[in-house]
Amino acid sequence: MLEIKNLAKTFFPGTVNERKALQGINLTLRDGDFVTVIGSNGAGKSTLLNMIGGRLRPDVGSVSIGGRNVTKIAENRRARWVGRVFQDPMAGTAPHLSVEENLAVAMGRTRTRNLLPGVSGKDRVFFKEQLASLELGLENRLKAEVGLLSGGQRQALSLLMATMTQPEILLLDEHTAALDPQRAALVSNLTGNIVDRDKLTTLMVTHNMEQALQLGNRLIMMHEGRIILEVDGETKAGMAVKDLLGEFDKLKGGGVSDRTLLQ
Ligand SMILES: Nc1ncnc2c1ncn2[C@@H]1O[C@H](COP(=O)(O)OP(=O)(O)OP(=O)(O)O)[C@@H](O)[C@H]1O
Repeated sequence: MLEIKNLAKTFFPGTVNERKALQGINLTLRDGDFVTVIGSNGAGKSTLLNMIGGRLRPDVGSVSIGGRNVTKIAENRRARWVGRVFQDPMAGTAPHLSVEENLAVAMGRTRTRNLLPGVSGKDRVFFKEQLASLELGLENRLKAEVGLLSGGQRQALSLLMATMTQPEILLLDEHTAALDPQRAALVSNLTGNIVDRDKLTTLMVTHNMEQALQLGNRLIMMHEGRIILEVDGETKAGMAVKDLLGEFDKLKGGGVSDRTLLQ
């Protein structure tokens, strides 16, 4: 369960560069909720994920994960509860380590003081099983350097690394945006399957509205640091992209030129 209360963040307050990135955000995800997040550029989507992951601290408000108030807990210490996949396939994996070494590092995330994890025979069996579920043949490439994999394979591996330890909250930050359409569809499908199978509580930022409607059981729309629309599962199931665009125009007062930024 994730509970966000009255979260606010202003960058460069009191200067000409002042940016109110988040203003009074309240959001609760029950266990197993999969919420997709859409919004215009600069709406505060990444800032919200950074607050949950611990990369940024809010000015006011709190973040609780699994009933623990983690607002003041550093990113590295929060990592045991938070899985995260970034837009850049290079960001989630270490290029000069092998596939199995990367997975061992991901396993180490939840073990204390295990900075140089080795790979045991038992680990290897588990890794093979997990990799086989991606259906990319990576289970036969345990010793391959990750830097040699394609962007799609790397992002699938990042997804596996972020989910393998069953985090209490999974954060996906436009994790398919840098992939070509075919690989994006593959990673998107994998995401749906893994989250569904493991009932992971998930928050996914995307600019792809088809994807935002297709995945997850709830949707939120952000604009200028606020949540301006919340859509529950049943309503979401009956919505098309044009309905979302219509809602955006309505909430923005209509006829606003930056509706295209949602896409
Ligand atoms: N580290 C930072 N320092 C200063 N300003 C920042 C920082 N991070 C974000 N901002 C500003 O905060 C606002 C929200 O940015 P954020 O990246 O969260 O938006 P976003 O919804 O993720 O946008 P996009 O869809 O373009 O990625 C923007 O005005 C941005 O310029």
